[in-house]
Amino acid sequence: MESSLEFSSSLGSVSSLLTRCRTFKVLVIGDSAVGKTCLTHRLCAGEFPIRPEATIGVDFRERLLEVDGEKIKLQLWDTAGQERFRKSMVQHYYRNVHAVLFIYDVTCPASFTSLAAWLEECRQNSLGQEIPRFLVGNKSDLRDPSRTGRQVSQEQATSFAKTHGMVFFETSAKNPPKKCTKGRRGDREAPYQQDNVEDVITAVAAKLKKQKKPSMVNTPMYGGSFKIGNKKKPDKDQWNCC
Ligand SMILES: Nc1nc2c(ncn2[C@@H]2O[C@H](COP(=O)(O)OP(=O)(O)OP(=O)(O)O)[C@@H](O)[C@H]2O)c(=O)[nH]1
Repeated sequence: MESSLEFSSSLGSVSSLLTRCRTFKVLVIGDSAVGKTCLTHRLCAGEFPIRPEATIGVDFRERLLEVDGEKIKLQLWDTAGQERFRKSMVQHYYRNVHAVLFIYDVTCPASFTSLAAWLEECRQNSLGQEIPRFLVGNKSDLRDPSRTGRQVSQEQATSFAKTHGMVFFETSAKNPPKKCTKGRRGDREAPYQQDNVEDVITAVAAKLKKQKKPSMVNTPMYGGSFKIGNKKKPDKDQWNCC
């Protein structure tokens, strides 16, 4: 009798734990090679992948966080940047999305210019303005103060983020940046805003925690990734960290 009581009370605490953990779908989009896979890998596994390969369709990874005592599970959808690897998947990407990370490469102005097209894709897939959006400039470790014209300035990115109601971060999936790195703006030294990848995920979780509705994501039932095409990716494991 005692043991069955114990059993039911432990079942109760397990179920309350489960009900308290909300899952949110976070879409990660941006041009090919901006570092979406590396960033999501870093965010979920805590490390930079050795040999990432082009994403085909979508990979998803999960990260469990605790925000003010509540467990929040973020399901990061690392989407393919190349059109040929994404076209038949786009409508799946946008279904039940709770937040979007727009990624560009700070050393590749074309990837920043492309953000307009990524925004347009969101619009075409009826992504509401109420869905939190985050702008992430990746590869900040490659910033070279002597090549300012060929890099995306933080002023440009901040202004873009403001115009489109996004929260802006600049970071590196590879080398965690120092909080304030000296850069050169005109003749004077100015600090770059450099964020840790952890700052990004913490901000996303904090924002989503404030959402009132309980959130559930339909996890694909056939493993950790959707695949289209035949390309093999032997070095890139499909896994969930939590
Ligand atoms: N130096 C540096 N290199 C990075 C960083 N992030 C990614 N890379 C490199 O950039 C290349 C592309 O990275 P991926 O993560 O595969 O890019 P992706 O955006 O997922 O590309 P698609 O799957 O084609 O959409 C790889 O060679 C990475 O090693 C970073 O923060 N710093």
